[in-house]
Amino acid sequence: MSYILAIDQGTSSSRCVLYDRQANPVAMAQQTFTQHFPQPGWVEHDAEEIWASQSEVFRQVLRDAQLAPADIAGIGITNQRETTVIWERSTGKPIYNAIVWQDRRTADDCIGLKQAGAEAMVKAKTGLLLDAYFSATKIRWLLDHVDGARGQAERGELAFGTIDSWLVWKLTDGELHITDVSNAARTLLFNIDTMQWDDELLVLFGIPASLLPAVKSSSEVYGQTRNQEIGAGIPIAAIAGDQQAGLFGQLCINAGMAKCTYGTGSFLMMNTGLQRVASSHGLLTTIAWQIGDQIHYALEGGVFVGGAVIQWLRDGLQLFPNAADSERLADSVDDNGGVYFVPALTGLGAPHWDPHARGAIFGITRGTTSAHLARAALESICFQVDEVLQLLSVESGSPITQLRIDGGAAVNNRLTQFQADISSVEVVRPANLETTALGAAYLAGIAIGLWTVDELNRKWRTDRAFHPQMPQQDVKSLKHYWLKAVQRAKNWTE
Ligand SMILES: Nc1ncnc2c1ncn2[C@@H]1O[C@H](COP(=O)(O)OP(=O)(O)O)[C@@H](O)[C@H]1O
Ligand SMILES: O=P(O)(O)OC[C@H](O)CO
Repeated sequence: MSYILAIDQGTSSSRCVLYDRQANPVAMAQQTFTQHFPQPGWVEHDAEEIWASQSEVFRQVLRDAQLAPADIAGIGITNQRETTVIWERSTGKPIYNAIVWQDRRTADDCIGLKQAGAEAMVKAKTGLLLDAYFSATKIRWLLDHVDGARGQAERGELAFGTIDSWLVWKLTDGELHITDVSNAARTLLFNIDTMQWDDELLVLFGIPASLLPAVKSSSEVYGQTRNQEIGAGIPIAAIAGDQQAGLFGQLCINAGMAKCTYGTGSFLMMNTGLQRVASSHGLLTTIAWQIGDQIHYALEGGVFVGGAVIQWLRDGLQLFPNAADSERLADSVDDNGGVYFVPALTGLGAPHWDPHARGAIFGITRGTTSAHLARAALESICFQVDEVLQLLSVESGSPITQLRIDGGAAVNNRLTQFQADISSVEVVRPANLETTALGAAYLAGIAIGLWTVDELNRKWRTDRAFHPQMPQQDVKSLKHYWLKAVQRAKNWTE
């Protein structure tokens, strides 16, 4: 019997999910790792710790399922995107911590480039905006701030990768330095028209081409594992950024279909088919996946702090021990009591793109309790998603009527119902909530001929659908206060 193993390296945890020949999950292991916040607005991960946790969960699923590496027909990799690692080619050692997608340290570099008039060119070539979110300015920061790094890079001694590239490097003991189009498209260095790294962008960001990985499709056998910890000879058969893998795992395979993943951040993505749709409202045009020669595109809006606001209530304020307690606490009051929480803890992403916004809580009175705070935090996730959802409908020209959801916070029924209410859409939670890993597994299974897209499409099952119930008058009032709160949280740091 052959199995597919999905590696899902997220911002909050490393996961592995094992699937049988029918794409049913049979074993899963997950491990969190350390989040480093060395300065306000900075977020780092230790790339070696990421590998160690990923390697551990890999071995754990095999142990749990009592399988050997030879039982795995293919590995699909999916990963937190944009997060930037640079390592030495000779030793495989990272030169610095990974700079995480949420990190804002290069916000002023981006403002400088915008003021120099670079944004239109960057947007036309990459579909993205000039923002610290993406990899390019993080790479430049590392080359400029780590002793000797620029010289090493110019001598071809260093390798850059998003987390997928780092994992493939480790899995193959340094044999393969590759990425896929969906990850490359998040660096600000990849031209989504020519489908190549772009010389003009490399010059703009001051990045030597020798750092870059080879760019591959999202579904093909790139090579085999060589790592002794996890076993040699397993085909590596898919790579996709986690949001794109989620879109595929939700089987949003036709133009107009949309999903939202409620993880650390919240990411809305709409498949726009074989067409690239340019945004004029702060959304991103990006590559969904490439299978064979066919490239699917997507429109995306990413909210930087989603489930992370619940993490902050749990760990920062210690309001409750588990994220799931947020639902019980929020349900213990009838409404938000007039409290609005703008969780701009790392600035604001789509559609505001304000690196200087900071978290703010409005409407606090003497009657406000921790329950109102929990409720306002959950609602804030939905308000942010709603802003993006409304724009996606406008920009794609087709109103979103159904939103497929997944991610760690999608189990929260208070959140899902509130989303349906304020966005006036049907919110559908699939039976299999691990859609990111599933998408990577699907892409790997396709690469090795286990199944076809049509066969997979028939597998999609609903767990629960949430329908709008709230009177429009209430929706209008809630959104009015939310917008007012957002305006006040913007442009805070100087
Ligand atoms: N029941 C819940 N209600 C609200 N948020 C939750 C719940 N369970 C988990 N979360 C949040 O979901 C996030 C984890 O989701 P996950 O999809 O695992 O994230 P990632 O892929 O970013 O690592 C955390 O930020 C956590 O606070
Ligand atoms: O790890 P997640 O699920 O929060 O996803 C992170 C995104 O890929 C960042 O762009």
